[in-house]
Amino acid sequence: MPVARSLETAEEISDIAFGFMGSKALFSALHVDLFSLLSEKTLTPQQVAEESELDLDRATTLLTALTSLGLVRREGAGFTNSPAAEAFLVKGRKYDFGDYLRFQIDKQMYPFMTQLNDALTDSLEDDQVASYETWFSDPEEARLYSRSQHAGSLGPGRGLAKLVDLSAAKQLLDVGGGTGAFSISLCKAYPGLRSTVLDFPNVAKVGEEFIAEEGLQDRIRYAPGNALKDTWPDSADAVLMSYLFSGVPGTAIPGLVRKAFEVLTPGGDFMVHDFMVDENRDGPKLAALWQLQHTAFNPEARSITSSYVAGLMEAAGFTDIAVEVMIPGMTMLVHGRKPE
Ligand SMILES: Nc1ncnc2c1ncn2[C@@H]1O[C@H](CSCC[C@H]([NH3+])C(=O)O)[C@@H](O)[C@H]1O
Repeated sequence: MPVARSLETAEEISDIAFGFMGSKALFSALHVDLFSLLSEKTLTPQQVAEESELDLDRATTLLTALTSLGLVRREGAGFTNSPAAEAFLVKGRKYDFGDYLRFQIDKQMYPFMTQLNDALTDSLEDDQVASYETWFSDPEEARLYSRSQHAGSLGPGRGLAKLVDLSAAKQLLDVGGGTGAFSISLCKAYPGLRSTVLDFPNVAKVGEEFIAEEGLQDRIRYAPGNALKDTWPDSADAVLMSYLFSGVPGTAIPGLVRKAFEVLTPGGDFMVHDFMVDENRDGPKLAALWQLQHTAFNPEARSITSSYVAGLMEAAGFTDIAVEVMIPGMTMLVHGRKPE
């Protein structure tokens, strides 16, 4: 097991303390679409200023900051993209995730971190967001978040389809299923599968559009509601909870596992996908930080490990429990079966 690095110097602390300035430099560059502008060419600060309509001093300061971070490279008197910026931050590139960073991370996650101190000390004001339910009671917030999440979950959904065998399943229940990205990927991989997605009404509205775009409205439907309060569909032969455990109070997690067991038909699969840290709590860094991020807007969240989830599944009666890496360094899958 790798042990997390223990820092020695003030500079290493400064790197962490001022890290937010680097995040914001990246988001601001995306905001003016700088990486698309620099794609496959080298531009001087004057040319960048003209094309992005930024003032010359501000364009120069931003380009300098991005160069110091390695996102942009200086070439003579001009600047061009680093290989990573060219591959992942230019509009229209196959693996471009600029919009996810620009919308979900810059517009929603970054501001949420300003309430982390209050969330940690349990002193959030009544008008601050302290659950997905209050956050998504605003349709615009639900839409902004859910659209970005959709793009980020289609790939992992395809990965999940290969890690589990749902060929015998006819009905999936996707609890906290968001826009149905996982349901879409699983239904495409398993032609005999249908899915019911349980999520808040404002999320369901966004998801219905994506599902219609895929022509899957006959196989994927919504049961809009709160999974912790409202009734669930009676039975399913597969249950998925992807990123649900990080979004509910920690005390609700054991009940969700028991409820999955109750609604599953014998032989049915239960899949939990989420940010999970190592048992020794050394990391991984991004899993640990994403759990902290969730605490900012869901102060009762619990920092979970795969053994914790596996233990709950075993206690509920699941067998054949297995743990797999989904997004390396970030998320894990724990899955098991209800005995025949
Ligand atoms: N109590 C709840 N009831 C229903 N949905 C919830 C609840 N709490 C959080 N969620 C949803 O959980 C989702 C987390 S984002 C993950 C969406 C999807 N499972 C995916 O992996 O792409 C959001 O869509 C929330 O609205």
